[in-house]
Amino acid sequence: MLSVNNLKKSYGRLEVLKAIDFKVEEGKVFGFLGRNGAGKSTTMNIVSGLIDHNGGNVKIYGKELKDNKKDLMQYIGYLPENPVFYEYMSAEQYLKFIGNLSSYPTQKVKSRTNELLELVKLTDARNRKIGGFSRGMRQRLGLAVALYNHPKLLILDEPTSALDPEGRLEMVEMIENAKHEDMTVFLSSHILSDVERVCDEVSILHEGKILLNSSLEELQKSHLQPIFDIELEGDVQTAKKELEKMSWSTKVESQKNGISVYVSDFDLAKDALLKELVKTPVTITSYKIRKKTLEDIFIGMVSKNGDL
Ligand SMILES: Nc1ncnc2c1ncn2[C@@H]1O[C@H](COP(=O)(O)OP(=O)(O)OP(=O)(O)O)[C@@H](O)[C@H]1O
Repeated sequence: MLSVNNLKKSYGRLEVLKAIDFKVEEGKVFGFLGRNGAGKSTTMNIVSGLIDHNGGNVKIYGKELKDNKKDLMQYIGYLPENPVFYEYMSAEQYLKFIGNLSSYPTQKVKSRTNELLELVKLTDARNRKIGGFSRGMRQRLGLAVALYNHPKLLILDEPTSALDPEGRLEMVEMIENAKHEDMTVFLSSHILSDVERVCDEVSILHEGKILLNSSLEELQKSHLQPIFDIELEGDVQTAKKELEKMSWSTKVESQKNGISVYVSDFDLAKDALLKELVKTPVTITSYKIRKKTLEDIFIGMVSKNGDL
């Protein structure tokens, strides 16, 4: 649906995107992760046709965006990080204004506006001025604007940041619904628990370069294996050496009173680990399974490649 190849963007001498590549498959939710300033909004502004790039290409449905902007824009709905509205209008007036801009017939404007107010839970606030809206209400209204023309590709820039836990949950549920309505979602976020909940694919952008492109399923298999934290008394180094020989162990870290065992096959390790440990000259005093999260992977990757 969306493919980005060798994309470059600079502001003066600042190289923001240094030849990035990624693909967003139709019907998937794609999470674009990165710290503040990584270049996520810049990428989203380019993909939404709002700003130009300096090199590479962006294709939607196989067509080059910059040569087919008018045609391709009809497929895109965009919720920017800080949506801007006419503050003196009410939510209803604003959505009707959007409908009129799209040259919908009056009856259609009315019904689509009502439908969207309901969807984003603003029906009760429909007559209130946007200027008095909370951050969460503004995000929801922005989502309604992005959805107005039934986009095929919904682009959401940090849709859950700055929302309270309840607002985040509501937004995540709306994103899940968009997926069920056959929309493709391209979202950026640094709230990794939300990404883990809703995304099928993830990409990590760091200092203008892509560090990782993967399906969440693959990531879970390859990187999200739990870690065994075991406290021991006795000869920790011998226990470490013995466990390092096991086919299922990928890394063993030793501490003063214990070890952490990283594994490639959780089920195999769970069965074998304690059996192997009791053969070594140690006494086990505690045994814990620590679940690795997307956040652990993200921090691991960006700190290896940056200045964390
Ligand atoms: N119009 C602009 N002119 C000059 N520099 C810009 C402009 N827009 C963005 N930048 C710079 O480009 C870099 C990337 O910004 P961008 O907003 O794309 O990052 P981001 O990953 O979306 O971060 P955030 O989550 O903080 O929005 C930053 O260093 C930013 O200061």
